[in-house]
Amino acid sequence: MIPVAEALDRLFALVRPLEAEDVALTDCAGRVLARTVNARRTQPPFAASAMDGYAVVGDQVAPGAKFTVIGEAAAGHAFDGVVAVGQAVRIFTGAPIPSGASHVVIQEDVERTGDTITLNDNLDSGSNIRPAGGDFVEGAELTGPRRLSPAHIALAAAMNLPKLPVTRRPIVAIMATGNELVMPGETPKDDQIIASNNFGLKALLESRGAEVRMLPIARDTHEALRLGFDLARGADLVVTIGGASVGDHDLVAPVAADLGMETSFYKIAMRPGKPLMAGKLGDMAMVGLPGNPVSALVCGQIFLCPLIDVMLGLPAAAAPRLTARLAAPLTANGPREHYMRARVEAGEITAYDNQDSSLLGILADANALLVRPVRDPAQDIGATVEYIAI
Ligand SMILES: Nc1nc2c(c(=O)[nH]1)N[C@H]1C(S)=C(S)[C@@H](COP(=O)(O)OP(=O)(O)OC[C@H]3O[C@@H](n4cnc5c(N)ncnc54)[C@H](O)[C@@H]3O)O[C@H]1N2
Ligand code: MOO
Repeated sequence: MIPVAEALDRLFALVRPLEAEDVALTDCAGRVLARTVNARRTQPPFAASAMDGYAVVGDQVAPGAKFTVIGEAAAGHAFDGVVAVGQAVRIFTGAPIPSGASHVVIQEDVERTGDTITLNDNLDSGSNIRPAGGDFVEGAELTGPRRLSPAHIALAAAMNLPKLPVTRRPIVAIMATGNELVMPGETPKDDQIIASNNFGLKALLESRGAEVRMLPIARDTHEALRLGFDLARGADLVVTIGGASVGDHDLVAPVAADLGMETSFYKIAMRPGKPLMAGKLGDMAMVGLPGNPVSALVCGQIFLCPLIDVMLGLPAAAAPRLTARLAAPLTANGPREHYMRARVEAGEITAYDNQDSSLLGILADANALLVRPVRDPAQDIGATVEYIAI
């Protein structure tokens, strides 16, 4: 059994950042910007009004001052002339500030009679002018690699970048294995159950930016598993679920070995997730997850998500850890790092009493994995512990 951190490092060594592709902004949600891009224009490109009101010469602004309105400036319709002392231009939010003007008096602070405006006593402070380039200037950087948020996509649009270079989505083939499994909606025999964790993993990895191919469930035979690996060909990563342990029907490792897998590791000091395996099958990285639903999904969070990040060109990093105080005591931990299903509420964390790795109900209720170091002694209420938000 190797430590979790070493397993993660060995996994990182199995993959590399994938190539970039140009994608229209409308399709960039959830994608990773592959490299730094530069603004193709300045925003705002001109000094612009931040409010609806009247553009005037700034040092004329005082209670009771009068101005003659000589024209109008709206967003998309600039005023061509020049504003002189005693003159005002009716202006709307987003419109270019006319030459000569240096202040916008908001319309609430003005009495208008015909073409004359008179300023009120309680004038709003500030010029209400957004300077040219106040947001960004031509050439400004949107740095990559980075995962694109909705705000980054809007920023790229404002920079006049209709397409962005994003990293190709890693293709992940997921193969559930087991004679006992049928698909949701099918009618299981008395000794069968419904396949579940492959669906959870698909959702998890897609939310991280992968393109997932769900392979048919492979029965516990050499032929079925070989066929499954064959169907996975062309993927960047093949993930098997189940058949990883030491039972007579746990055939994933022997079949992968027959197919020429170069094993990186098998078995890790982690609970749940002990029988995790990894290696390289031709050009594909291969990860064999334990079949227990919680084990598979926790390993997905701890190993597969960071692996997807590396393929997307993001830094190689373990899931970030936060800290909270224990709301209930914990008994001593054993020889495996324990990722306990837990709930964090108002800065306090409570691990569930039942940590059996088959319990999807508890995993679905949990919002954290409380991380117990190897051989961590018993902990009292109030002790500070580390957790990973899920
Ligand atoms: N003698 C030993 N037995 C076991 C050991 C051990 O060290 N010695 N390790 C245990 C641990 S820890 C784990 S974890 C499991 C992992 O076993 P496998 O990876 O071989 O998984 P299976 O036996 O195929 O399945 C385990 C369990 O999960 C269910 N399963 C499998 N796939 C799915 C799926 N896609 N959706 C829902 N449920 C699934 C399966 O029916 C079993 O109940 O081994 C322990 N045993
Ligand atoms: O390690 Mo297993 O994954 O405890 O259930």
